[in-house]
This record gives sequence, C-alpha cells and structure tokens, in this order.
Amino acid sequence: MVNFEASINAIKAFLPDKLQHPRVGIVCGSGLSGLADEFKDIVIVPYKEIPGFASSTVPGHKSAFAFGLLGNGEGVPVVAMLGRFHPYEGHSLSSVVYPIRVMAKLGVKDIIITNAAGSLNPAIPVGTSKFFVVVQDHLALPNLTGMNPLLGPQTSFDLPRFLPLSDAYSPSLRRLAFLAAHRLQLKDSALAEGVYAWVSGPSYETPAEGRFLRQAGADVVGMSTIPEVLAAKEEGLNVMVLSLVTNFVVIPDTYRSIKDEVKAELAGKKVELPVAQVVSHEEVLTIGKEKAGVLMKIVENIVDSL
Ligand SMILES: O=P(O)(O)O[C@@H]1C[C@H](O)[C@@H](CO)O1
Ligand SMILES: Nc1nc2[nH]cnc2c(=O)[nH]1
Repeated sequence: MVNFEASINAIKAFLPDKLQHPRVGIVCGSGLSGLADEFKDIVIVPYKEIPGFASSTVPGHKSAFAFGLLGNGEGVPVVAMLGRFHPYEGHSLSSVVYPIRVMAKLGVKDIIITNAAGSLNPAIPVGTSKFFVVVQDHLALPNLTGMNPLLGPQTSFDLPRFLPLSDAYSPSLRRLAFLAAHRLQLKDSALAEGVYAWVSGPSYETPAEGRFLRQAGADVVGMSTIPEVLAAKEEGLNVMVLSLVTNFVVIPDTYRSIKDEVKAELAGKKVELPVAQVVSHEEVLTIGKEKAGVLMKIVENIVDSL
C-alpha cells in the first residue's frame, strides 16, 4: 500500500535541516554508485529503513539513498539513488518508480538519471570515444504494449491522466551536459546524443532484436530508466538521462549460413563454426567503474550550473 507520508517521515528523521529539501535527484545506474563519492556532509539512508521501499538485487546496485551537498561553494542539496529497481527483478512497476515519486515529494525539481546501456549504433562505439549518450528521446515497446508505469488508478488527481511525452527530455538540462563536457575539456567525441530503447531484460538482445531496435531508430538499449522518466515527468520534474555505453550489441549484417558450412564440410573442406561475441554484466560493471569518475564530474558541473 502506497504511503508517501510514512516514507518521507522515515527519510527526514535521518536528515539535518540543510539536507531536508534536496533540489536535484540523481539515479545511479549499474556500477555508477560512485557518483555520490563527491557529496559533502553525506547521509546514507538505507532503503530497508524506508516503509514502502523494495531493495535492489542486482550486483553493482546498492540499496540506499545518499543525501549531501554537491558543487562549488556551499553546494546544492542533492539526493542520489545508489541502486534502482528493475521490473526483471520481479518488482512491480509502481515499486520501480516509487523512489522517484518520493524524491519529487521531498522537493527535487531536476532529475539526472544514469544507466549502463548497450550501443546499437556503429557511430557510438565502446571505449575511448563516445562513452556517454545524452538521451534525446526514447523507444519503449513495453510502454506501448501494456507495461506502462502510469497504468492504473492515478496516485493523485493533481497529476495529468494523459501524459504528453513529446518533450520528455529537458533541452536546457541537455544543453548543460554538453557545456559541462566542454568545460571539463572532454573530447568532442566523449558525449553523443541519441535514442534509448527500453526492453524488459533480463536477457540481452539477440542479433535480430538488436537489428530490429536499430532499424526502429534506437542508438542504445537498456533495461531501466524509462519507467523512472515517465513517473518523473508525471510529477513535473525536469528530466535528463545519461547513458554510459558499456558494450556493443552484436548486430552482424549477415548471418553465416550453417547450411552452407555443412555443404562445404561434406565437400571435404575444413570449416569452423562462427563464435559470436557475448556480453556479460561483469563487463558492464567494469566499464561502469572505469567511467564513473567522468560521469560524476559531468553531473557535478551540471549541478553547479543550475
Ligand atoms: O540499471 P542499469 O540500467 O544501469 O543496468 C543495466 C541494465 C541491466 O540492469 C544491467 C545489465 O547488465 O545493466
Ligand atoms: N538490454 C541491454 N541492456 C544493457 N545494459 C548494458 N548493456 C546492455 C545491453 O547490451 N542490452
């Protein structure tokens, strides 16, 4: 049963006055909880201490809020989710987005949502270039087919019943991300812009699914974020999403035909069956840890400019 008042009272009991009204919310994706390392006067509030909260079961996701001050001078009061909930863990969509609604009720106005994602676009490779994508739009097959976090009775009649999403990703926050990259003297190629496809997971994409999503217009694909974006928009927050590209989704242009290989084998040729590259969550976490520092600097710079 949703009880925002109980959740908020439990959280506020942990917080000194200066952290009671966070202005910016941050959601840390897989391996990215290091984003909170720069907070001053940090206070950790474990999810298990908050009525109404689930707990994350995914490696690389802690289960706590970090409250603190971020940026120059006195700093801006912020709150970060160190770990999020994914529907594939068995959490309901309303549990997945509950922390977002709580952050909005605590006073958050701008939210920066991060994730680890696979690239579908050859112009966005993994590695030294194009490692972050500022999301400009999304493609969410689950939302279109009945797995939408806004389905069901409205949590408040102050919220819109039919949420427009043509402006889901705040142009002014996206602008700040590119200005931050410039200020930090990142290579132009470090930050790309693109469309995030949300899939339920937990399986990674087959080559045919990867090709389908690419042809449908997606640049990166992941298993989170979009339910959070919808709830944040419904709550009236300004939303920005930053994806860390951790791997390339395998999308061969052509399949090698096993039938042809067998014909060649029967004709006496030595054949080797194709071995596809596979992605693993360990690889996702390794890249996350490597790049968390840069992401932290970008986020800090954005917060400074608000
Ligand atoms: O929570 P995020 O979206 O950062 O985590 C990604 C998607 C899956 O949860 C996991 C797959 O490796 O990483
Ligand atoms: N669906 C999906 N999620 C990811 N998260 C990190 N990499 C990937 C990926 O390749 N596919």
